[in-house]
Amino acid sequence: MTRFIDVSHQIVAGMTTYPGLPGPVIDDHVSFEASQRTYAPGTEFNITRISMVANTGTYLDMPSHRYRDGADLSDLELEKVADVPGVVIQAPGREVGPEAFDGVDVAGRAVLVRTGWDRHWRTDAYGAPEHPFLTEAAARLLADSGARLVGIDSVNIDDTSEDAKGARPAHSVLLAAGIPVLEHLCLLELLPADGFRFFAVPVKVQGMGTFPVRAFAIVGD
Ligand SMILES: N[C@@H](CC(=O)c1ccccc1NC=O)C(=O)O
Repeated sequence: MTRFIDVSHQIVAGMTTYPGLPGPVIDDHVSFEASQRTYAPGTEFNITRISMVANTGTYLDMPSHRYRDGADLSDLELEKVADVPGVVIQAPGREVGPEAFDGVDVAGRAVLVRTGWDRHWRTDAYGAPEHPFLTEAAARLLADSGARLVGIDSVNIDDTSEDAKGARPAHSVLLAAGIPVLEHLCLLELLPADGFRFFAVPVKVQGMGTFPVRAFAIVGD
């Protein structure tokens, strides 16, 4: 039997995804009440509006998030984000180095790094500099081995502590290789180690380099 496993966070008005960035504002553009004058009695509609920074909820980074001439959301090939064979890597420590991928065939796959940091989602601890991240060497290994998509259940795929001095090697290496990056995944413990198909498709907006996705896996056939 086919099962769908949702590994994306819910987007809620006012919530913080990334410390320092504003939370989404969700309101009515046309309320049910206001729409009534347009329609027959008993017929009404609601059109809402969301105002948010692109880095909200569980989102995908495209090369143009990092590089001025990089591919944006409208350039994204669906092969990179839909029906991709997935693999989950267990990585309980803070630094996820290349050894975490020893013996794992990552070529052509969505590589999802499970650190467990999603347990802190919507608490102050979530954005703390101690969050887990991928090292530059790990990012190079994944790029050189042909990973199709790389995701993590942490606040950032890079080290954002003062030690990093503002460098973002995981973003830099993966996005330079044309590998989209997913951040703020959750519930990766619900997935099998492999044998699932993964989906994380954003909308097709020209000129934007990041956007929320509904990230989910299909298990079984
Ligand atoms: N994901 C990127 C970019 C980022 O978070 C950011 C970029 C410009 C301005 C603000 C940012 N984040 C929080 O304030 C990073 O790792 O720093």
